[in-house]
Amino acid sequence: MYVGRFVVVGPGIGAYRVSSRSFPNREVVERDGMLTVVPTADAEPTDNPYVSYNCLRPADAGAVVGNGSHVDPVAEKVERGYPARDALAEALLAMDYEKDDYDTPRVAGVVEAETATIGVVRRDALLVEEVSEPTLVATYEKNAPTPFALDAVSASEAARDVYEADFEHAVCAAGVTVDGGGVTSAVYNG
Ligand SMILES: NC(=O)c1ncn([C@@H]2O[C@H](COP(=O)(O)O)[C@@H](O)[C@H]2O)c1NC=O
Repeated sequence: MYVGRFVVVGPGIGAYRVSSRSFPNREVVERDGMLTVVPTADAEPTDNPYVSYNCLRPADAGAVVGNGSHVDPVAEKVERGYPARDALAEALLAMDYEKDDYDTPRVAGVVEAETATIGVVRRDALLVEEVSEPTLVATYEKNAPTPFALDAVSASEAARDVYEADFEHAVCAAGVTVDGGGVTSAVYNG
């Protein structure tokens, strides 16, 4: 099954995977404490505005993951004290689904040590939920919050586990843990 990009978040742990049919030559890099999806050196040039963005940002005592430029305003709102639910709802609604050939949804999650919140804005819905177990939302097919068995206990395991999840066209992934010691992130580029 092809589900496109997806996030998984649960209390204290989260991950993000790029799956892509159209732009497979991409990787996650660490830049200024954030993880960013960028084209690899051998990628075809493109003017598609949706293929490069921060996919993981620390925010206050937590972290934000997502599939596009909305990650930045979600993180900024969390840093300004918005509850995760409100930060996700406001930023997702403001930016709305992507204006591409597929009306691709924007997906995102906020991971805090004891809580996690997941969201998606689609052409037909805005869904934001606090979740108590690892939960996935994807751009296609699984485009509503769905339980996902993530047994990882570290950021690097989380990144590897979502990269290896049984969905087509894996490209690259990021993982994060949040606990009393802070935010730890990791990259898995296959
Ligand atoms: N975030 C991403 O990494 C990303 N990659 C591709 N897209 C969008 O989704 C469309 C479909 O891409 P694909 O065929 O790779 O699933 C692309 O034309 C682009 O507009 C993205 N936008 C949202 O997921």
